[in-house]
Amino acid sequence: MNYKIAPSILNADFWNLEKEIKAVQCGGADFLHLDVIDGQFAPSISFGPTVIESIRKHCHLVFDVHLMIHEPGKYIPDFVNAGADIITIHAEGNYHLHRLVHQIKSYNKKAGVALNPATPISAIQYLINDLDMVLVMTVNPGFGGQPFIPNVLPKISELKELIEKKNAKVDIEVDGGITPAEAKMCADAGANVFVVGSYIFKNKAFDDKKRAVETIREALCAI
Ligand SMILES: O=C(CO)[C@@H](O)[C@H](O)COP(=O)(O)O
Ligand SMILES: [Fe+2]
Repeated sequence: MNYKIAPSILNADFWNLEKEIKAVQCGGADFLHLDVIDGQFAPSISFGPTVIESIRKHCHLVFDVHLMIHEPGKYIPDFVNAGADIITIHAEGNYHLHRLVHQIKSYNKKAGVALNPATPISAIQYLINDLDMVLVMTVNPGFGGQPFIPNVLPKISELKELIEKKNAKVDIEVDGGITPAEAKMCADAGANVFVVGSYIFKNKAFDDKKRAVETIREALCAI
């Protein structure tokens, strides 16, 4: 299985961002997960396209932009111009999800839809063949460092079944509270992309963030 690791910089040390990102790149990360939060859709404020554009100039990883913002359609061109490769919007509150997904794809970017822990798979049932990725939130959106919600695991298996039934080509990304143990559980349920924030960037066990990424990979390789 081709598993992808996507470090989230939400809880990184922004003073040392260059060092932090270089370390995860060296550790074999595939994506860089960029959490954009506006304080309206979810209860905190992070960063926007200007920060992403600055990182883009120096980082070759796939930019996986997770938009937790109100009215994302207004800002999709800004994130495209900032260098996003994958743009994920939430199913919740976006009344014209199909239109937004095709807006993202019209820029030749990959489109994802994220589901909060309480949102059922049926929210994307009729859209699944249009998507490149479904992001299954394993915490409520807004903050890094929250504990993984195990009740979401059956949703991952249900999504995997839907993808197979509809013959779709869609990545299943999990996001929130992922450590090697949760990565393994989610992979067993069908996930193939793993967002990892605090375990890498706020972990006293690792001086070297590179090693933290490697331990996630080792857990997935052991499956
Ligand atoms: O989207 C979010 C939070 O809203 C996530 O991407 C987190 O930032 C992941 O961080 P950890 O839960 O791994 O600390
Ligand atoms: Fe995220």
